[in-house]
Amino acid sequence: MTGYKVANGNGTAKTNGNSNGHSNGHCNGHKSADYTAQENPTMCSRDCCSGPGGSNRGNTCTDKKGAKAGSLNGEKIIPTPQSLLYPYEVIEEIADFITKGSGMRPKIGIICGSGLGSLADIIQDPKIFEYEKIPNFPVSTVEGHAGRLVVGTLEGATVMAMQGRFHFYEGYPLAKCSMPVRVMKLCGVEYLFATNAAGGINPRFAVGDIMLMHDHVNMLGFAGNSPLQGPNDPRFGPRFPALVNSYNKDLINKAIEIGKAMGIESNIHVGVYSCLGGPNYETIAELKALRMMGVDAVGMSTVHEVITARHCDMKVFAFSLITNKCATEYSDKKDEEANHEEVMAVAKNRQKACCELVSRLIREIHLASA
Ligand SMILES: O=P(O)(O)O[C@H]1O[C@H](CO)[C@@H](O)[C@H]1O
Ligand SMILES: Nc1nc2[nH]cnc2c(=O)[nH]1
Repeated sequence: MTGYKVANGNGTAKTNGNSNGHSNGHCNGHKSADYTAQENPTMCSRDCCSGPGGSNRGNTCTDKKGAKAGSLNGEKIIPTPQSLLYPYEVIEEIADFITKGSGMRPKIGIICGSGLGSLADIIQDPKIFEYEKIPNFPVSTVEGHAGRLVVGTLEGATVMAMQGRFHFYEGYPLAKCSMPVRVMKLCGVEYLFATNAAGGINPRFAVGDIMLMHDHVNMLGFAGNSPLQGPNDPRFGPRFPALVNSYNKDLINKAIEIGKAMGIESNIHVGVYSCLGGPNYETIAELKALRMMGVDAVGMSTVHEVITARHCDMKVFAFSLITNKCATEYSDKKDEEANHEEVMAVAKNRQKACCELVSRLIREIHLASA
């Protein structure tokens, strides 16, 4: 089996001979460092393993016996390229579990943002999969993210919705955060609907408004992090995917029309979203900088999901519910500080409008393809 190259600490690269992704002897997980390997990786039950079956949120192993391989003791650090965390075969296994368990091949995937879980509650004839019962699936740790996958129909279309997403700040590597998008792809999903709660930086935005995303600024990408980092598996997509026109223009235009029909056109905007790592909210200086960069709304999600979806050629529609206004001037006012309770309360208040927008858009997609 071919191994991937690892830095050995003196600036040269060498092949990780045991192809484990971990060289501490206890972990056989990710034994396929080669993405073309046909075997399923053996799962590691230790906490130090950040791949399938493991729960470590970082990339280094703290196991005492294996301290040399994974610790910062001056010996060597074995990187875990993100794309190796979930090889194709593992994604396929999860997708099979869902399609066989639900008897469906959904066409539309929905990711529910913070407090927007009700988008999944309107699905008819739902088959519900708790994340903890899905093989190799992470768990949701954030309030407002229930941790269930719901498969069923909505406005005649077959859909699967994530009631709970995974965030970088939870300690999951980006590839793990967006792994469910690849599961959706192998389940048959063609359209990704990604929703989020976000802070409004554009001064024209009010709390409760909806911003249809037409572009993003990937701050984590600026810092050199990507869900696609590591060997590329062409069964998902190309090594260097283009991201211009990532957000489907037809769907944005349809959503604008739907907003008009719903009588909420003054609450609908089109804009640019940026994802920061979180979990802290932004400083005033950061918000000023983001505004100067042309960012309209800021959150801690979605961008890596969209990158993963575009990499495997899914059509993307995404929106931010503006749950708080971000101050871009210094002030002592406490009520200008963002907090998650407010985020969820606003999302709850606006869930009816968000559900209607999503349902009507799905109906149009379904009718157009019927
Ligand atoms: O992006 P979603 O998951 O909607 O949630 C947003 O709201 C939470 C902070 O209040 C963060 O998780 C941020 O990303
Ligand atoms: N980063 C960030 N995420 C959010 N999610 C909801 N509101 C906000 C915000 O103001 N900033």
